[in-house]
Amino acid sequence: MQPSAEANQRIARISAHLQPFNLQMEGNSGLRRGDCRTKGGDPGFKVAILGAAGGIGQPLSMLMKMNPLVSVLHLYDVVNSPGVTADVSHMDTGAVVRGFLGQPQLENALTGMDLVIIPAGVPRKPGMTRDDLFNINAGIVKTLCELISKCCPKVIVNLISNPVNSTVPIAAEVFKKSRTYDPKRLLGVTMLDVVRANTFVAEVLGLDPREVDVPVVGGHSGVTILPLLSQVKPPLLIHCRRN
Ligand SMILES: NC(=O)c1ccc[n+]([C@@H]2O[C@H](COP(=O)([O-])OP(=O)(O)OC[C@H]3O[C@@H](n4cnc5c(N)ncnc54)[C@H](O)[C@@H]3O)[C@@H](O)[C@H]2O)c1
Ligand SMILES: O=C(O)C[C@H](O)C(=O)O
Repeated sequence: MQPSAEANQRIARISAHLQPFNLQMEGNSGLRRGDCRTKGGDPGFKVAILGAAGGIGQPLSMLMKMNPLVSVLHLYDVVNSPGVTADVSHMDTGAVVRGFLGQPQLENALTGMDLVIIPAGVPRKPGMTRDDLFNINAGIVKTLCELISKCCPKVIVNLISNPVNSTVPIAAEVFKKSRTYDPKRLLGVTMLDVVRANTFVAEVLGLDPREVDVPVVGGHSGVTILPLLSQVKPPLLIHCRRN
């Protein structure tokens, strides 16, 4: 190859990095490797994150890009997904990252996915309960799930949007209506309660939280969060003081 041609190719490659949106923002979800900067070669899970540009969505997108089990990562939001997609796509891990912005691109974001994770919606402000989010987030989750039932009816849906105790039943009703409901494929994220319980009990026991296992059952709101303190490993010996 002529030195000048080689230099031109190098410049083109660098330009592609500096202007990634043309490569990463696509209207067509059919995966064409030639269009993607990262060449995720291994078969793996295809994951879509809806609400990918938010406070939860961004670190979640990064963790999914770091996950060696994920081969394709679709990042959807109604705002800011081009920038988040560009940043996440620069990570030198295998998953192919594609960005999708706004409702018209949602169908393409969903088609062909194995797992859809949903942190889309509004978070609490000081003084609010998770139930105060219901009116807005219930509508968002309903709309997203209606399209999921059309575009990827066999997908696993993992709901983060609060109030999880209510958004999961809403999703279930949408899927029942479209005859795509499978309880094994609909989940609500309550892991935070387990993580917190492990940390708080470890503090009491003076242990490393990684050594503590507190089973938590119930929901993800107030009194519905039930840590099973009788089942803690290592056993939690509580001495009650009698007055
Ligand atoms: N289950 C849990 O353990 C848990 C933990 C933390 C937060 N949450 C919940 O997750 C949700 C998100 O929290 P956050 O801090 O990321 O909020 P955020 O406001 O930072 O981000 C929400 C994102 O959702 C996007 N969004 C809004 N409507 C959308 C739609 N129709 N389609 C796609 N995207 C849409 C917004 O543009 C934004 O980027 C809140 O409801 C919060 O309560 C749940
Ligand atoms: O509390 C919230 O509103 C967010 C999340 O559900 C949490 O438990 O931190």
